Amino acid sequence: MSGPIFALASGAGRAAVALLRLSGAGVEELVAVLCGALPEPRRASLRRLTHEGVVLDRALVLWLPGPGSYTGEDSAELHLHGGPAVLAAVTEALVALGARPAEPGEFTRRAFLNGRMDLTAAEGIADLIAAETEAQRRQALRQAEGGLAARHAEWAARLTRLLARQEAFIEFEEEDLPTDLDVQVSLAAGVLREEMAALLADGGRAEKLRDGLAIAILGAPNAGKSSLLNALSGRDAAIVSARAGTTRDVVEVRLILAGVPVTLADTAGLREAADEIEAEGVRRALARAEAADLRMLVFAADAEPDAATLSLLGPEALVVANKSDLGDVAIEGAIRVSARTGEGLDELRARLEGAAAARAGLGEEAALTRPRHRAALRDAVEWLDRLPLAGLPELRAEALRNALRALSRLTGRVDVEQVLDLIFGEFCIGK
Ligand SMILES: Nc1nc2c(ncn2[C@@H]2O[C@H](COP(=O)(O)OP(=O)(O)OP(=O)(O)O)[C@@H](O)[C@H]2O)c(=O)[nH]1
Ligand SMILES: [K+]
Ligand SMILES: [Mg+2]
Repeated sequence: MSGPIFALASGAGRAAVALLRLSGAGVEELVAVLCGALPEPRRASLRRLTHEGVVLDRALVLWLPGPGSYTGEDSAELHLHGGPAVLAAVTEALVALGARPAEPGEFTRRAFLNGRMDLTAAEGIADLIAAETEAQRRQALRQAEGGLAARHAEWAARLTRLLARQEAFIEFEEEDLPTDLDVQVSLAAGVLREEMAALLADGGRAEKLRDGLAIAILGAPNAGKSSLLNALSGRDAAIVSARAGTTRDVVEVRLILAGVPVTLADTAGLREAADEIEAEGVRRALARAEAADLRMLVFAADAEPDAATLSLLGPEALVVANKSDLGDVAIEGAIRVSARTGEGLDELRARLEGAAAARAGLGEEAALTRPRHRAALRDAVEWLDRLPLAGLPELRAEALRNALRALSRLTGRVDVEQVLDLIFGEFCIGK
């Protein structure tokens, strides 16, 4: 157990109640000193907190002995009156008694180090605190409750068994082992590899739900891009004018579409720029087009479609014919709208929601929510890919061991050592 730390767990500023959390070796004495005596464990007790004869506050105190606490250490909660002076007096006393302010995430770090949760669950808790939408909340909660860790544990167990069998082949080559063991191991590893690859091939849905989806509005000058941004976001975010080339900087608004956080970016009209500032605007617009998860291509229904915007057509594009009140030039697959009259805007919104839901969001199963999950799993798949090539049993075992190590990076638990137990335990070789 490490030394005592404390942190304000509730929000900063004046409030009815301020929640101070404490954790670490020495919390027991600390609470006993402040309260005069140690309260009963795990029961809310109203106590006068005093230090060196000075009454600090009347507080609700929870004494939470380890290892059954959040961090696994001796812990306590002080529910104080939420004024800044109360907080200052109590923290001063805590420091005088040997505690120090916690670093960001330190409670959860200790929980991980004490085996109370794996890395993915810790990340899930961080995501839960950051969650802005219902879908984000549910995804984070699933991960915090060990959804991804369970998937990992099941794979790791199977991989460990394969490794044990392969190792046994090395140790007991002369013995009476099935001769087709290599084939069996390769087949089972192949199945495992496909399951991992399937999770990798989900298009990054979970990551996008966590980070948000980027939608870029693109089109010729005066097509009505800024007008549509304002209509969709319900506020006057971008300047609209009859002059072509009004927008130069990228104007972003945050929206929530089908539970997915979205950054909608209005960009400069695409054309041969009249000056260097506009040229920079066009360059930025094209960069956004490149990086976007979805391109909303805006044409004006009273003009022929322009080549620059047409060149951005593709599977990631949603085509819009704006100014439907002024003309009806046919544009294949376009949604007809008018930022002026409001015609078609509901349909446009619905199509954007459909597109957001298709690209990001909550799947049926626990998913990879961070690049590091993807990297670990990709590594594991690559090691399994090398298995059939590695002819020597030692090399095959090494490939399996490395796949297991890569997988273990997901949860931060390396259990290669279990293999030895398995070789001499579960795997029966009659010795
Ligand atoms: N009649 C009509 N006018 C529109 C419509 N949408 C936009 N406009 C007008 O078209 C002009 C250009 O609109 P903007 O929204 O500034 O167009 P933009 O594509 O952002 O233009 P740039 O930023 O210059 O590339 C403005 O005068 C708008 O009022 C529409 O649906 N119908
Ligand atoms: K304009
Ligand atoms: Mg504009």
